[in-house]
Order: sequence, then structure tokens, then C-alpha cells
Amino acid sequence: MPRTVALLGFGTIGQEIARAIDDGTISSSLGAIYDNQPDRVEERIRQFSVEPRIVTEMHQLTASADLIVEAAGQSAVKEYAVSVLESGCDLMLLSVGALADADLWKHLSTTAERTGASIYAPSGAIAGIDAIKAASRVGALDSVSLTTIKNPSSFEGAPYLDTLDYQVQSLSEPRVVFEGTATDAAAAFPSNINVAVILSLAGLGTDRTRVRIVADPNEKSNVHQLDATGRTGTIETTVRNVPSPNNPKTSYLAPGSVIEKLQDLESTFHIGT
Ligand SMILES: NC(=O)C1=CN([C@@H]2O[C@H](COP(=O)(O)OP(=O)(O)OC[C@H]3O[C@@H](n4cnc5c(N)ncnc54)[C@H](OP(=O)(O)O)[C@@H]3O)[C@@H](O)[C@H]2O)C=CC1
Ligand SMILES: O=C([O-])CC(=O)C(=O)O
Repeated sequence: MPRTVALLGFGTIGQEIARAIDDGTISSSLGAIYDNQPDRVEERIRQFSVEPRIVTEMHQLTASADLIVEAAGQSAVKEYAVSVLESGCDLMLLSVGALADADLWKHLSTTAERTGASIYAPSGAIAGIDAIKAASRVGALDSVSLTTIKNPSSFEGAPYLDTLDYQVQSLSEPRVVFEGTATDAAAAFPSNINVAVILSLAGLGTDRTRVRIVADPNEKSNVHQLDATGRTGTIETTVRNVPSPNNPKTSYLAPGSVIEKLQDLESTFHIGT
């Protein structure tokens, strides 16, 4: 039976999901939307024919749906994810970087086990999660690393920039701005590197997944290069993603991944790992 979906966050990704429900790409219905700015939601929802409730309380959101799709930010995951799972609703997360906090991840997992709710973390803006999952199921991964290259404008607002002794916006050539674990990357660049945590959850965990972030003033795409080695061989993928027109931080591939995951939940034929 088609599900009712509700959206936590109605920005770039939230609107693409609403569009996919509106045009029938996803057979679910849209029950409600919760966002920091309800007035802006009212304006944005007018472009579609769906008429979800625009709510201002989390319990209204969970009462309206079977599945909450979070497309808001790490802070929203920290604030609301447990109560969503407590309500029995399933939860699909985009701001997966929040799960680099091991205590939060454990809390969410145990809550979901107790209430019977499911947590989904779609592949988002990266390619190769299918192969990483398959390799890890036979215990075959030795190393996993990610190199992300973006235009400096995509890093605007990242807390880590304040610790640098130069301005990324003034760079005239590519520069490695961060090297470390996925755990540290998720805190340093909360709106840019959720993909590193998806990769970690699929593979070796956030402390054993290495991340390199490059700011390149000549780069127009959001590039994610994955390199893994192990007993099944090597896994190398590169995506050169088109940034979303309204939010250069977010690759256009990311909403596609959520829409595919939502449609897969309604399907009888499941492709890929
Ligand atoms: N997993 C992946 O591969 C990817 C993950 N992402 C992540 O997905 C999330 C959504 O991305 P995107 O749609 O581009 O972001 P946008 O900034 O375009 O939209 C987010 C919306 O959520 C609202 N919001 C933020 N915090 C809260 C909150 N605590 N409660 C309610 N509403 C809130 C924002 O309001 P306001 O403007 O007032 O803050 C905004 O309307 C981000 O965290 C992003 O980092 C993005 C791309 C890929
Ligand atoms: O959209 C992207 O390229 C990746 C991204 O922002 C993230 O992982 O948070």
C-alpha cells in the first residue's frame, strides 16, 4: 500500500521530493511539511497541486505520515530524530553526518529496534555504496577513503573555515583544506560531507574512513572520489555532480537518490544491493 510521507525541511531537496510526488514519480502521498519558515513553505508549495498540511509541531508531522524524510540539517536530526522514531514512524535521513556522533547513532538504533521503526540513509550524492556494502558483507575491506572537491562557494558557512589562516574564497588554485577521519569531517563541514558518513556506515565506520576535502576555484561540479581496497579487489568511483541551482552545496543527484529510495519502497522488483 502506498505510504504517506512527511517532510522535515522544505528547501532544495524537500521541494524535489514534493515535485516527484506531485508528478507521480513516487506513488506515496505527501501528508505534511515542517520547516523553520512556515510562511516560505506556503509560498513554495503553491507551485505544486499537492496540498499537505503545513505544521509547526513535530507531533503533528508524525501524526500525518508513516515515513518522515529529513532534509533539513544535522541540528534537526539531533533535535527530532529520536521523537520521530518514538512515534513509530520510519525515518529517512539526508543529514547523515549527524550519525558521526556515536552516542546519537546508538540512541537512534536502539529506539528503532524498540519501536519497530526503520531508518533509511540513501546513497545521496555519492556512487559506489552498493559495492562497499557488498564487500563489507564478506569482511573484505582494508581501506576506504573519500576525496571531495568543490568550488569554495560551496563551503560557505562551514565551521572549519574559521580555523584556517586563509580565506578559501580568495584561493586562485586548488588547495587541500581538510584531511582527517569522517568523524571529524562531519563536524567540520556539516553541510558538505554527509556522503563521508554514508560511506562510513556502509564500510569501515567513521573513525576508519579517511576524508580529504579540496577547495578548487576552477571547479564547477561537486566531485566525490571514492577509493577502497580489500579482498574483493579495488573499488574506485568518481561522480562529478551538477550542483542544485538554488543550493550549490547540494548536488542535484542527492534528491534523485531519495526519490529512487522512496519509489523502491513501493516496488515489488528491487535492483542493486
Ligand atoms: N546525504 C547526502 O548525500 C546529502 C545530504 N545533504 C543534506 O541534506 C540536507 C538538506 O539539504 P538541502 O535541501 O539542500 O538544504 P536547504 O538549505 O536547501 O533546505 C533545508 C531546509 O530545512 C530548513 N531547516 C533547517 N534546519 C531546520 C530545523 N531544525 N527544523 C526545521 N527546518 C529546518 C531550512 O530552513 P532555513 O533556511 O531557515 O535554515 C531549509 O528550508 C542538508 O543537511 C544537506 O547537508 C545534501 C546533499 C547531499
Ligand atoms: O551534495 C553533495 O555533493 C554532497 C553533500 O552536500 C553532502 O554530502 O553533504
